[in-house]
Amino acid sequence: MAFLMGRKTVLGFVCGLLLACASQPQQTTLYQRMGGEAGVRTIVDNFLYEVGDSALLRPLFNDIDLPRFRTKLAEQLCEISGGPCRYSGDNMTEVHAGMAMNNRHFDATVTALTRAMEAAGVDVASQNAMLKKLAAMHGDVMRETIAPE
Ligand code: HEM
Repeated sequence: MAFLMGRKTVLGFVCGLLLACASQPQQTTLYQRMGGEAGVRTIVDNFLYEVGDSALLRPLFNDIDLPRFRTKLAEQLCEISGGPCRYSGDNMTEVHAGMAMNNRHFDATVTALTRAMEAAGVDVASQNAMLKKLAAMHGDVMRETIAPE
């Protein structure tokens, strides 16, 4: 009898464990939480609208190759958020080398991306996770800029 009770207890425990596991939310990547491919595309487009609205940022983006920028930024956001893409663009220091920008431009760019994520419906925790990754790129992006104050 004690033996049977023991088996029942073990069985009950295993079932409980399985149910608990089944009710846990699935692990999702940041990329998925940003809406995957379509979400990232929307974020990039929203970002460009933000740039267009910014007197500080707009002049720097006036003469860029827009289709290329959209593709490369989308690849990069996808890769750093754990998505299936590989960034095929240029090195961050080389891309931004010689650009007349300082920390105000960097902050405005990060703010523009935050607003772009907000408008795309990305939750605040995921926005913050993404901002952490962008902030970590500050050194590479700003290394060889002209940085007039
Ligand atoms: C974390 C911050 C930043 C990230 C992740 C980022 C990312 C990128 C990427 C992926 C590209 C495309 C590279 C390629 O074409 O191969 C690019 C280009 C560019 N970025 Fe940034 N960028 C950042 C900050 C900034 C800032 C602060 C500015 C100026 C306000 C800026 C202005 C530009 C411009 C004008 C281009 C186009 C360059 C060209 O086509 O000649 N970026 N950036």
